[in-house]
Amino acid sequence: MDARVELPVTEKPKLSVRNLNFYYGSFHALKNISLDIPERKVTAFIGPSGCGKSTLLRTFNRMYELYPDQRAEGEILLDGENILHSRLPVALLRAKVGMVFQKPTPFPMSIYDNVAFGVRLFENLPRVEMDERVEWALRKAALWDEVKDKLSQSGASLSGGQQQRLCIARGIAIRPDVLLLDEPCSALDPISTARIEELIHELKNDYTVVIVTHNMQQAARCSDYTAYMYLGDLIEFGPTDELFMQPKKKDTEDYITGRFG
Ligand SMILES: Nc1ncnc2c1ncn2[C@@H]1O[C@H](COP(=O)(O)OP(=O)(O)OP(=O)(O)O)[C@@H](O)[C@H]1O
Repeated sequence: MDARVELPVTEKPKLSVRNLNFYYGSFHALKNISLDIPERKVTAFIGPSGCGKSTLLRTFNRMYELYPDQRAEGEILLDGENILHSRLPVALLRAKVGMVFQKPTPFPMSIYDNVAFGVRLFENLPRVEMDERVEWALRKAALWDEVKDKLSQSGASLSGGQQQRLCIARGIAIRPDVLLLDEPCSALDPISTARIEELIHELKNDYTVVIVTHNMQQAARCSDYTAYMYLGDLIEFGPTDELFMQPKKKDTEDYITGRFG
């Protein structure tokens, strides 16, 4: 199934997925997926549990490479370059494509070092510039005011919602082009969730954001484009308003109206 939509001419694709197939051993988890992820927009992946949302997201930074029985075939072009090609060093790819996971995962170190850690891998900044970078990332992640007086405290001392914003700050600090968010709010209370959603909205001024979410309201609230997946197929992809208000496929309509299953 090929549900690739032509993007309006004003939208430049940041990532172009072409005929992507993904296997866990002999299990065919993604089936010939093609879609364009537009630059500086928020794209959401929705669909029932096990449909392949996280698998697709993880191909964008070659997360699967850690596991020998997992393989991707096809193309994923980032600014025109095929990132699935092993010639592109994975460290370089992850400097361009950052990821935030479902559960907040602060490193066992101070708030400051959590944010500076990834930057130190790629850049050798003098202390003053590193301080500026850490502050910039924490401000972008809407966390600065809450932590500015305790930067040397452990990241683990923060609340769950603050920890997730710390992980977003860590992701942004290396100045990636693309930020992947894998159900970033699933472990959070409604107030923290609302803050992260606001943040996602702001992030798209600077980044291409791709979010996996179980929550259709969340996709409707904070994304510009939505992809609906089912059993490893991309069923429908398009502008979020259209997909929710006038889905083209009956399967999509059944899912978003709760008639699925
Ligand atoms: N490590 C793995 N080994 C084998 N199969 C896997 C592995 N990870 C995922 N799968 C299978 O691949 C399919 C897609 O899984 P994936 O986690 O991408 O789905 P998802 O849509 O993100 O689900 P959820 O919403 O429950 O997180 C599922 O059938 C799942 O069982």
